[in-house]
Amino acid sequence: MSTRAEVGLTNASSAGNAPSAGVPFLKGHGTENDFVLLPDPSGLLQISEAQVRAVCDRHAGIGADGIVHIAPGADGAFFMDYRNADGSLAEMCGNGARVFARFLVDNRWLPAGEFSFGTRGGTRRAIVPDAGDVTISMGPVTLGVASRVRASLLSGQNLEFPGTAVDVGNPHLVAITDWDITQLDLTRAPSYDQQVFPSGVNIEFVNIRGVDAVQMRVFERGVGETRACGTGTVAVAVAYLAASGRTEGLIVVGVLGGQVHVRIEAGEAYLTGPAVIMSSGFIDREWWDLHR
Ligand SMILES: N[C@@H](CCC[C@H](N)C(=O)O)C(=O)O
Repeated sequence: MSTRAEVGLTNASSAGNAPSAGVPFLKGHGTENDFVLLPDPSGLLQISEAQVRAVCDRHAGIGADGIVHIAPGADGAFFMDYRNADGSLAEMCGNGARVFARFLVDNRWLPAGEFSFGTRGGTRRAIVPDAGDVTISMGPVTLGVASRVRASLLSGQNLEFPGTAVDVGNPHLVAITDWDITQLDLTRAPSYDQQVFPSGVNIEFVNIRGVDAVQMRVFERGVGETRACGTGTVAVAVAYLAASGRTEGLIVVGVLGGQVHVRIEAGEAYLTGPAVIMSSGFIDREWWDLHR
């Protein structure tokens, strides 16, 4: 289910980046993958790695898995400038893209319907009704080489899982396993082959739950374990289909924060799920400048 918070959104998003008012922000999530949104219609907001880390800090900041900076793009479309909680840049974020698109429609920056937007991973399309779930057309998805990932169980046992590299604009390693993924200890980073993934990787562990229904946990590059990863659900759906010799289908992917639907059809991947914006306000200007 999606929620609208138009009064708060209007206040924060229409204030621009007036220095006296502080930096306008909103807080949202997609299947509990949570984000601080920074609407920046003029494209003048400078954001440092330190500021991203400070804002995303769950004790001393607002707290989030990442920042969705909503900026004008070079081609007249809006640009989703995505930053991980550790300050690193990412090519794409599927859950963030749904929340970004919901923001644009709820605040009437764009009409409901279908529109394109930019990401570091290339142009994507959003389908956004007046209310309810948002669909993102996720661009090219490429299956890569077989690889391996090492992770620990809560019992302390170390395991090696076979997996498959999948490129969804950003890098993923999908391990479909019969081991119970609820027993994984993802407070510790899994290890992977750095020669296969020189820029790091998002790692998904998957149990098959039924026909075209899977459950996953994810350890995200630049964050740690999160409650969902949209690009990860697409990587999982493609790897799952490939494992059963298929290239098309509708897969229900369960994550810790809910579930999404991934449809693969005619070489395109569509991610559908909730996009919730629950609050808005201003980041204190002195605090923001202090963390520059
Ligand atoms: N949570 C995102 C993915 C965010 C970027 C990722 N951590 C990376 O570094 O590639 C999603 O919903 O796709």
